[in-house]
Amino acid sequence: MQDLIAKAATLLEALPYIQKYSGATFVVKYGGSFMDSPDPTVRTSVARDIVFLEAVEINPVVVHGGGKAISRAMERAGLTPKFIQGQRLTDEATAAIVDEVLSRQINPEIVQTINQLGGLARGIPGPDVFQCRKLLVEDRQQPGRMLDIGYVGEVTRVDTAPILECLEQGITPVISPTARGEDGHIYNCNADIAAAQTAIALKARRLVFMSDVPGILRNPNDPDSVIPCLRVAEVEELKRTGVIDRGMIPKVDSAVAALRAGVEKVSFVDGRVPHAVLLEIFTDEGVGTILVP
Ligand SMILES: Nc1ncnc2c1ncn2[C@@H]1O[C@H](COP(=O)(O)OP(=O)(O)O)[C@@H](O)[C@H]1O
Ligand SMILES: CC(=O)N[C@@H](CCC(=O)OP(=O)(O)O)C(=O)O
Repeated sequence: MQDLIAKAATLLEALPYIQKYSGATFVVKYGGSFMDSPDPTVRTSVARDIVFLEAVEINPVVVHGGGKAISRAMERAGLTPKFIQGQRLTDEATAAIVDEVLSRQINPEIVQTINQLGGLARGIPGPDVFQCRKLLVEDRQQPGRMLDIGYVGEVTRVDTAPILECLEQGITPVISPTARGEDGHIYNCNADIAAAQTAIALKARRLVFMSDVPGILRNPNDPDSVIPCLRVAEVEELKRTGVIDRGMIPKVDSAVAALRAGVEKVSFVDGRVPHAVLLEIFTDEGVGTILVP
């Protein structure tokens, strides 16, 4: 009996959040790193959370990555993955692999998993909603000199119409992080930045980054050093001292941009932890890190 009462208490803890967020749009970034887990229950557990959000009238919008899968496909094709300031050097051959892996492999897999669990999802290839300009990155060795890293784009516009059309029909859009360039070519975009731009364009209430770490760590080698609540003012110092590094840099930068543009809450959770999204959204304690103004 006590167990049953505890279950009711858990449901009741979720109630104010369900009431608060009913009808709201949440953008959930699926990181390529946790999706790569050899344990298939990780992917189903995350998809079940999306189905739960749909069921309580929250509109989830998924933007996914797939960096590790792209690197593997490149290696199979005899290409060596190379990153410059976290952005993949993307020549013509790499751009074709990126498009194939993100929009034709990972995207339909996520859609299928959500649908198999009783949800309603639809894949949207990034170029159908994202426009971009070519991204040039500054050479760290020679400040002021800009480097051409190929077909890498910076999202400049999000066409919200196809996304809103899905949401109006109770369908979860699942979007890949590629974009149409000014020259008509398909460009490769960092998925964190694409997710944040999507949240901004949709005026989403929340943006949740799911990755393969328990949150933002004070010591990147110590999983117990999660920073539960990170202030925007602390970010630059953590980047300068190398605490926030590599893949976490575009996440945190785009999180700050989203918060400044009006997204109420940005969280960083561990996609490997079962139901991390539900725990973050529907419990008083939350899990992982939240970024606050
Ligand atoms: N302070 C930090 N806290 C947590 N992770 C960090 C930190 N600094 C760097 N990282 C790295 O960021 C990675 C997550 O970014 P990324 O590899 O791009 O993941 P995803 O594919 O999920 O977007 C972590 O696996 C970790 O290696
Ligand atoms: C330009 C650029 O670097 N694009 C990324 C796109 C995928 C991505 O961002 O995947 P994660 O979220 O798994 O890191 C890449 O090619 O890896």
